[in-house]
Amino acid sequence: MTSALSREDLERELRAIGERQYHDLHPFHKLLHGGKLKRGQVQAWALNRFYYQVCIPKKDLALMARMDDPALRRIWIQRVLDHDGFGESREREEGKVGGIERWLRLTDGLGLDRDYVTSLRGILPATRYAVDSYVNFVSSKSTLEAVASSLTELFAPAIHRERIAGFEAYYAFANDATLSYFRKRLDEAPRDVEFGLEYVLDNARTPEQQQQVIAALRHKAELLWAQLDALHHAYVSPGLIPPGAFVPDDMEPPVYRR
Ligand SMILES: O=C(O)c1cc(C(=O)O)c2c(n1)C(=O)C(=O)c1cc(C(=O)O)[nH]c1-2
Repeated sequence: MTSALSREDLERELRAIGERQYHDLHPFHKLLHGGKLKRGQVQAWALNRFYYQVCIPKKDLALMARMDDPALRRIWIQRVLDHDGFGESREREEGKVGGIERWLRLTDGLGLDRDYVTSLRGILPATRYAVDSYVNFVSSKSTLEAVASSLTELFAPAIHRERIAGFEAYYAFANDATLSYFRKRLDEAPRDVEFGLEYVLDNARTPEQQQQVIAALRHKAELLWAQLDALHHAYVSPGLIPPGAFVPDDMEPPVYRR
């Protein structure tokens, strides 16, 4: 029987997943952050990613519904508020504006219609599958595996910094409103992930639990990667937009024939 990893070795294994397979390495992100995408391609990314944004609080609530400890729920609920905000009447204070509204400021700045974005009609089939698989994973696995799956956020501040710098350098749509989502996450994510990492290291004690948390983080990294594969296929190369998905003004919709 294999013996359990030390705390340090488990943390090293988890961080190695980010080094090896986090979606900052994906060619689509390289193009996005390097200023190589046309407006319509950036619109497609933001529109698809909106589905991830709206599902994050849903997966956190699914996880909270199964948490037995009120103290844990009190900590976790902050993540839901970060994304949902405090409602229009209390959002005069800029700090109370949630991530979903901030993301819509990005899609506004990119010239997308809010009703179209929030209808989710234009997203890719693979976006829906990948994001739904995250919500299903968190809903059906143990609390420990669900918390572990959020640990891709260990690697998110670096990609948010890269994105802010790339957008500022290369794209005319970059301004305080369109960048506000990413700037806010730079404060929120480190706090979340510090707690999540401690929780996982404290609770993944047996070799079996440790393998489960490693597998959970890999699964999460894969579903992030799969979303970008689908975007790349549809909007970069070969540029085959699936039927019904968003067609930017600067791209031709492909014709599918029987
Ligand atoms: O832009 C990104 O690359 C990125 C990645 C991730 C991630 O790694 O899951 C998150 C976010 N952003 C993010 O903004 C966010 O709020 C977030 C929450 C979670 C989560 O799993 O609970 N991941 C992420």
